[in-house]
Amino acid sequence: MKELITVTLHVLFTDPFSITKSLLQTMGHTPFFLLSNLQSFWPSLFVIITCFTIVIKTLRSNFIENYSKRQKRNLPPGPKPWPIVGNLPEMLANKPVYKWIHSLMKEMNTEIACIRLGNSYVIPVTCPTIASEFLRKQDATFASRSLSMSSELLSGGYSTTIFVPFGDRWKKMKKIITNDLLSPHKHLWLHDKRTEEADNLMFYVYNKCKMVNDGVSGLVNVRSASRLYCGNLIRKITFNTRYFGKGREDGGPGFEDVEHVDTLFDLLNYIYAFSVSDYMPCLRGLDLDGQVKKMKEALRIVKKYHDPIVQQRIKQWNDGLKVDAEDWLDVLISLKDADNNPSLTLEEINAQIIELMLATVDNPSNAFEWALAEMINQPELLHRAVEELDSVVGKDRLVQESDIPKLNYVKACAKEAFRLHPIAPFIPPHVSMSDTMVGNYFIPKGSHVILSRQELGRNPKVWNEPYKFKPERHIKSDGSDVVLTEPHLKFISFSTGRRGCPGVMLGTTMTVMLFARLLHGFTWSAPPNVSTINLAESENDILLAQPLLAIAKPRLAPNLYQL
Ligand code: HEM
Repeated sequence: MKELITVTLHVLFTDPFSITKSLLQTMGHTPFFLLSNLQSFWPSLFVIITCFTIVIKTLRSNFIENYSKRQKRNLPPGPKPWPIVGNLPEMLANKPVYKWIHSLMKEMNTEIACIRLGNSYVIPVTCPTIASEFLRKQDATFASRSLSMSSELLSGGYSTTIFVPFGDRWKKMKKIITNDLLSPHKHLWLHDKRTEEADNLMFYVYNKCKMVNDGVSGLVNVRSASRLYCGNLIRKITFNTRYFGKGREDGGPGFEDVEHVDTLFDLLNYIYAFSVSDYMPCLRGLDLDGQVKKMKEALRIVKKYHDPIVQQRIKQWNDGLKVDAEDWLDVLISLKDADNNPSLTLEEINAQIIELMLATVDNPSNAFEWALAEMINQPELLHRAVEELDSVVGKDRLVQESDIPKLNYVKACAKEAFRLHPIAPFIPPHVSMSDTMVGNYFIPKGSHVILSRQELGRNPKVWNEPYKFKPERHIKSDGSDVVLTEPHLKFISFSTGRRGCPGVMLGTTMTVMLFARLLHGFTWSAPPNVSTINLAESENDILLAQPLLAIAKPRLAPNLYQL
C-alpha cells in the first residue's frame, strides 16, 4: 500500500495534467463543468471518486507493476532514493553535481551507477568496456536524447541535431549536417577560409608580443587567443565574416565578437546542467534555479548578431542577388527537398547555426589552453613538439593543413589534452529507447546514460599515471598515424556510434592547426615571477581555474606573421 501511495503521488506530482486530463476525458466533461455546476456537487464528487478509482486501478496494473518489476530487477548500484524525488535532495545539496556523482561512484567502488533524480534514472559510466556496451554493442537502443529545459530552448523546440531525441527530425538534420556541411568535399571547399583565420591568429599573437603590459612584454591571454581563433573561424565559415562589427587593426576581436563568444560559452554552461526541473517537469514554469531567464538573455544576445544576417541573406537569395553558395549559411538556405521547396525553415536555420557555433568553439580552445599550461611546466614536451614542427615545416613558412598527417607528436599533445582535460565532465545523455540489460544490470527504458569524459580518461585501470600529461602514450611503436578519435571509448574525444560527432574532420583540423601554428610560431614560457603554472581546476567546472597567461616570443621571420 505504501508503494501504491508513493507511486500515485509520484505520477500526480510529476505529471498532474495527464491525470486531470484522463479524469476529464473519462467523464467526457470540461473543467468548466466542474466549476460552474456547484449545485450538482454530490453527483460530481461521486463521478470523480469513481474515476479516481479507475485511474488508480489502471496505474496499479501498468505503472506500478512496471515500477515494482524495475525495483526487483538488478539496477546498477546507487544511493537509496527517497519517495517521489529520488536523490534530488542530495543532488541539490552537493554542488557541483558532477563532483558528487563521481565521488559517490568512488565511495561505492563502482564504474556504473544508477541515481534516481525525480522521475529519471541517471546512469553514469566510467569504464570503457561498459561504455562500449552502451555506444557500440547497443548503440541503436541508446540513440536518443533527454528532454530538458536548456536543450529545448537552445534547439528552438528540438529542431536541430545534438539536442534532439531520436526520430525523423534528428535524422533529417544529422544528414544535412553530415552531407551538406561537414563532408570531405565541403571541408576542402572551406580550406581557404580556415587558413585565413589561422593566419589572422598568428598576426594577432605577434602583435601581442610587441606590446608591453605592466612592464612585461609578450604577455598573452591564451584562453582569449584560442577562443578568438575558434570564434573567428566558425563565423567565417558560417557567415563569411570574421567580425560582427569592425574588429581591430591588430587582428583582435571587436566588442561584438567578444560578446558573441563569451555568450556562447555562457550558454554551454547551462546545457544538461542538472537543473531540477529537468527531473521534475511540474516545476518547469517556476524556473527555480533561474536558468531559463539566464538562457533567454544569452540567446537574445546571440540572436541579435545572427538573425539580421540570416534574414538579409534569405532576402538576397529570394531576390536573385545571390546564386552561388559561399558559406554554410548559403548552403542551409539553398537546400531543397524532393518537391523543390526549401528543406529548412527560418527557425530551423537559426537554431541549427547556434548549435553549430556551440559545437565548434569549446573543445579545441580548451584543449590548447590546458596542453600549453602542462607543457610549460614540462619544457621537454614543448621542446619535442617544436623539434617535430621544425623538421616537418622548417622555419621559412607557416604550418599548413597539408602538414597535419606528419605532425604525430603535436597530435599526441592534443589527444592527451582531450584525455586528461575534456571540456565537460559528461557527454550529452544517451537515452534508452527500450528496457535492456547491460552486463548483469537492468537498464529501464528512458534512462539517461551519461558517459564520464573526465573519469574515463583518468581511469587508473586503463591509464598508467592517469594524472600525468604524457603525450607519448599515444604514439605507437610502428609509427602509425596518431588520430584524435577514440572509438573504443578509453577516453572521449568525438565519441562513437549513431550519436557520434559528425565534426571529426573539422574539429581535428581546427585543433591541430591551433596547436601547430602557436607552438611553431612562438616560444612559450611562464610569466616573470611564476615558477610553475598552477594547474588547478575551477571550482564549478573542469576548466583551468585561471585563464592561462603566458609569454610568447616570435621564433620565425617577421614577414611570416603579416597578413
Ligand atoms: C575537437 C572538436 C570536437 C569535439 C572533441 C567534439 C566532441 C563531440 C562529442 C563528445 C559529442 C557527443 C557525442 C555523443 O553524444 O555520443 C559530439 C556531438 C556532436 N558534435 Fe562534436 N565535437 C567537436 C567538434 C564539432 C564540430 C566542429 C561540429 C560541427 C560544426 C560538431 C558537431 C557535432 C554534432 C552535430 C553533434 C551531435 C551528434 C548527434 O547527436 O547526433 N562537433 N561532439
